[in-house]
Amino acid sequence: MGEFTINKEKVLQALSTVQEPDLKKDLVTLGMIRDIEVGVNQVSFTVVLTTPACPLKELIRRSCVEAIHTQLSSDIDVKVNLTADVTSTRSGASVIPGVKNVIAIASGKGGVGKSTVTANLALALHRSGAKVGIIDADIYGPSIPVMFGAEDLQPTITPKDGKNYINPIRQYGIKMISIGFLTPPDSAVVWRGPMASQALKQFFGDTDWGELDYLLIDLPPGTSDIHLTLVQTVPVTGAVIVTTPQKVALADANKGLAMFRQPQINVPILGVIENMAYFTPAELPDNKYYIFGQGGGVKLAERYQVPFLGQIPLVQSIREAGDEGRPAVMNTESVGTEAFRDAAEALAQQVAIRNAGLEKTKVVEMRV
Ligand SMILES: Nc1ncnc2c1ncn2[C@@H]1O[C@H](COP(=O)(O)OP(=O)(O)OP(=O)(O)O)[C@@H](O)[C@H]1O
Repeated sequence: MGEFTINKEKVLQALSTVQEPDLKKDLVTLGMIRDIEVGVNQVSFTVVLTTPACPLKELIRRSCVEAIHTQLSSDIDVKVNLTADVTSTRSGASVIPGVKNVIAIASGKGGVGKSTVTANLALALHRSGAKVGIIDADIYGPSIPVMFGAEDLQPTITPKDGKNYINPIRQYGIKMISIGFLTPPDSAVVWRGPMASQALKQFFGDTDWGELDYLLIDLPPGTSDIHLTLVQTVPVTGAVIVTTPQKVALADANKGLAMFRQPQINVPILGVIENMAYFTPAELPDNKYYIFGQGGGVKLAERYQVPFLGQIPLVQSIREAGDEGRPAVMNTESVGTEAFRDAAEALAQQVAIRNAGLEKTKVVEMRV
């Protein structure tokens, strides 16, 4: 085995042949390589990914090792450390500047599982190493507290710089705030328009979120004042549309999607998630029964040319987990866990692509 003088420049040159598959530029140009250390026949460096939930991590690691071996020498022992710094187009935002990405989770129709999807995506992102928060803005059915077994918890208030700040509840590593924490059960529905909008503004302006990679907003179904308040209050990174494969759900999902696309709102669509895509009995996990129809979510995504982020099966354990206050993703054995993890990775990937490619979303100005 020969000895090679490796220096940092050579390593950088070799790594500049590795493309980030989504962002279509090389790792060196993207500034993703750090901490190169060289020794005799060995090199180590860190690749800073755009999200810890990157589904391409192993591919990128392998491509780096391969590049060093083909460009320099196959005798070199390569150690690749992977870390992540979630990207944002919100830097400099005046409201919640420590939050890198605000992601709206919307559905056209009620009951399609939007809150279930929000809860599990949040936990899957957290599991990958991201800092995650949830705002439950679904005034008609604030289900996040129940899903997280947090219905008896009360947010505390901390005075800071002469102002009172709400401290989000922290449950299973996720920071969260919900209209459900502020109102007695059964009374949320009387929170009509202006009050609910005011509450949402407080969840942004008067809540101490600290640093977050992803803040997911569980919106009420359909289109509402809350949607408008959201886009008028903070720049939103993008929206996810949750639908079931049923015709009625898809028709409403169309409307929901079109709303974000309106020129005066203009929030990028990060993708479509098809929930209850097929039924799987726990004892026959390989059997799929398309009881609500098949392929609707994919067709919706195709029609609007937006990414399809994944299918979540209809399984009894997902419903039970929600009712028990421990979302399905917390159980590694659950049939749904993998589906939610894949969808979370696809979402994180789309956020990274959106942040690399599109301009900042602007707050929607109200014309009076
Ligand atoms: N993939 C799934 N498998 C099994 N049950 C599910 C699944 N997704 C959601 N559910 C169940 O369906 C019901 C409705 O889900 P959820 O409350 O998440 O819907 P939603 O769209 O947020 O409703 P809302 O109209 O109140 O906003 C819940 O009981 C939930 O546990």
